[in-house]
Amino acid sequence: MSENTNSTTAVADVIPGQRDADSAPLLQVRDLKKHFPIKGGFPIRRTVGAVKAVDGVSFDVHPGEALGLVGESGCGKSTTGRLLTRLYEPTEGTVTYNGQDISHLNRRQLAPIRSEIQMIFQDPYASLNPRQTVGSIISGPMEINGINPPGGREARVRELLEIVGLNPEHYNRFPHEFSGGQRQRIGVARAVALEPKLIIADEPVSALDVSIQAQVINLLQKVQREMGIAFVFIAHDLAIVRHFSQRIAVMYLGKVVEIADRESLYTRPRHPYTHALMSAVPNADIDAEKKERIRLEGDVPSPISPPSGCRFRTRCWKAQDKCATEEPPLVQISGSNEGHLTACHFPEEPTTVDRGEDIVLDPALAALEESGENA
Ligand SMILES: Nc1ncnc2c1ncn2[C@@H]1O[C@H](COP(=O)(O)OP(=O)(O)OP(=O)(O)O)[C@@H](O)[C@H]1O
Repeated sequence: MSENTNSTTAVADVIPGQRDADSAPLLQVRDLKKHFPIKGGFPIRRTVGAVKAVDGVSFDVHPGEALGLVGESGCGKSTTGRLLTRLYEPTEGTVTYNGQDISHLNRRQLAPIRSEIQMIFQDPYASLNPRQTVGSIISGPMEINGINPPGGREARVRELLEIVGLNPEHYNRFPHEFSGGQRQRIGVARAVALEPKLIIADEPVSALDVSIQAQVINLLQKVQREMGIAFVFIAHDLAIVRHFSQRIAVMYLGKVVEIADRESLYTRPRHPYTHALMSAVPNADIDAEKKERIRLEGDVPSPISPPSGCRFRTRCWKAQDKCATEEPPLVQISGSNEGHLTACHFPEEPTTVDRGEDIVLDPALAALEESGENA
């Protein structure tokens, strides 16, 4: 059986068991790939290679759930996010939204779905048109989709401003008159204006001060719960993802190497890479001497020619010959909970590390957790 078949079967087999029988996935991603062509040659430019930014990714997102997508810079998180919103067309694989394959729909065919899948970007300033007032930015999606809410668009925008914690009187102000955190709130108001079913949030807080990060995460959680919106929350920081996500997928060099519910991933990580990511999160209140810190040697290899077999093997302390020749499928391995899938030939024991409670956050985020906001 090929690796792809394995991973697809594994995800499809495991996830329904975790959910109510009537909770069909909102989004199904199967063996998704995005290869960016590299052009070279003179005088005729031709394709001489490809950046394999996303290279066979499978997961489900259920209605109302928050799935975190983590991994180091360059592992393909943003590209995956853009494939899900169809800002990019996949090279291979499928994205199925509400039972409909949207992987290759054209603009016109995508129009009815566009309002249901929204995106929040990292840089709240770059993603807002500086020449438009907040009112027209937030009402933009309603205009484009010809939606006239009861009471009119302006009333709805004022209501949305209030929901995201901004003063409705600021309707006529411009983005530069707001702080970074406030601008991200405007981005959230715009994203929820059409009551979407799914939001892809690409590093939504990493450009903000940490104290502001907690407030914006709080707001996103409120939106997720009160409006029942499913999220794919993209971040490089495991500590932040932990606050927001019920399930987490860890990416490395274009692949998902581990996926599990939050509790299982943080207390019983099985993939060596997940261990390394967790050990990189600072432990403020613990005797540092006692803590083994895993230092990853070397850089992430190039996605143009990724290592054979397991892509993490070149930096993995457990790698053996098999890792170079056989790509490990993403499956439930012995000792893992149902729904906890790992792509590794020589996984860590489920009991060796328990970093779930050790990860110490910035005080603002920790306060958020103590207040039970992430429960
Ligand atoms: N339009 C593009 N053309 C060519 N290569 C690209 C393009 N977009 C992304 N890449 C490459 O694809 C790989 C994955 O990039 P991507 O931005 O998805 O990663 P990421 O995990 O989101 O990282 P970061 O957190 O730094 O944004 C990187 O090597 C990147 O250089």
